[in-house]
Amino acid sequence: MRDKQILLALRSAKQHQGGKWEFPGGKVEPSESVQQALLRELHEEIGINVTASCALMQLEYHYPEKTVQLDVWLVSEFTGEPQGREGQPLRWVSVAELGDITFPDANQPIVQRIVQQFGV
Ligand SMILES: Nc1nc2c([nH]c(=O)n2[C@H]2C[C@H](O)[C@@H](COP(=O)(O)OP(=O)(O)OP(=O)(O)O)O2)c(=O)[nH]1
Ligand SMILES: [Mg+2]
Repeated sequence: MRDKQILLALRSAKQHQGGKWEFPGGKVEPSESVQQALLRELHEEIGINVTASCALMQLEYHYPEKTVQLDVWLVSEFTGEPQGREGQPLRWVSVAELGDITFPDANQPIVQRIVQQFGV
């Protein structure tokens, strides 16, 4: 989050839940902590260095083809200007705009929580 706006990235058509907007991130490797994965994934995917973050929520969601455990963090400070380093389009949206975005189905409670905490 920067200036009350939230950064989204478009998942590529060939990824799981492709063509939908995501909160940038990715899978935790066996050798690392969730916090380490957060820093690594945001550096790899959007080229930023996270300098302040806090846990927002955890959830599990059963897609027909796989189950995901999402550990969601709010990044409030970072250095670098975000860029889609894997070719993915990025966009900044206000909290009010979140309701109009097509997210993976698992994200519904995350959007609710952001609106609760940061909406007007
Ligand atoms: N990053 C992210 N993943 C999400 C969101 N919502 C959601 O259901 N997911 C799911 C989609 C994927 O099944 C999984 C994330 O795994 P991923 O495949 O993107 O992981 P990754 O970035 O490490 O990608 P890869 O290197 O394995 O290709 O979580 C979201 O908002 N952000
Ligand atoms: Mg990813």
